[in-house]
Amino acid sequence: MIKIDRLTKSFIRNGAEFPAVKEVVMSIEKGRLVAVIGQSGSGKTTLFNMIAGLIKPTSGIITINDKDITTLSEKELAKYRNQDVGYILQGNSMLNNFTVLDNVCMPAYLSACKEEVRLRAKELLAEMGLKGYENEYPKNLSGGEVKRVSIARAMINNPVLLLADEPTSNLGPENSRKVMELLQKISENGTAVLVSTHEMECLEYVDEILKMQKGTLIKYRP
Ligand SMILES: Nc1ncnc2c1ncn2[C@@H]1O[C@H](COP(=O)(O)OP(=O)(O)OP(=O)(O)O)[C@@H](O)[C@H]1O
Repeated sequence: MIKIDRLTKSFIRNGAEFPAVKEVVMSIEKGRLVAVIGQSGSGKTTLFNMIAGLIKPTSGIITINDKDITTLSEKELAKYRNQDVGYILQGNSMLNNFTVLDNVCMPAYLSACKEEVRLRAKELLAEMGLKGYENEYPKNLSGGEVKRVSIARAMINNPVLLLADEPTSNLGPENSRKVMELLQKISENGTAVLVSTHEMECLEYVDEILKMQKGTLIKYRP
């Protein structure tokens, strides 16, 4: 269960402070697929980056399974980022000199037995419809395939929360549908999934829609 209370992040532009995310209150239950929509610049990525533990909030609380991640030390935060949360970043974040299989394994190599990790990575790739792609390099894959590899990589440590920042941008309708179906399946298997999107077609897959408007979060459809 993820609970966010009065989460705020302010940045400084032209010498003046402005809130990119302002007093956001929300919660996501295990097994739910929740979408965040909103115009470019409304604060979606900033919200996701705070939940992922990549940037510190100016104020507010983020509780994941009763643990407030805003109070964690750097070491604890690194463990949280690696094990509790999966993050599918906007754009292509593959390591191009490594194979698809190594890319998926990378977040788990440090903490787990290499053989077990490789086995799980192969299973995840198969679930993503990418069986046989293990030894391929990312540059030889289509945009939709790369996105599915990044979903597998985000799931390698079995996170309680999966964040997907515009996972269907620049994909055609068929690939977008595949990505949303996979995210839906992941949520049905018990992971809380938070997805940001600009595409209205993606919303038919989600349980709840929230809207960011100039940093403020409003319920769009329960
Ligand atoms: N590090 C930063 N320093 C200053 N301003 C920032 C920083 N990061 C983001 N911003 C600003 O905060 C606002 C929210 O940005 P954010 O990237 O969260 O929006 P977004 O809703 O994800 O947009 P998009 O849909 O285009 O990805 C924007 O005005 C942006 O310029």
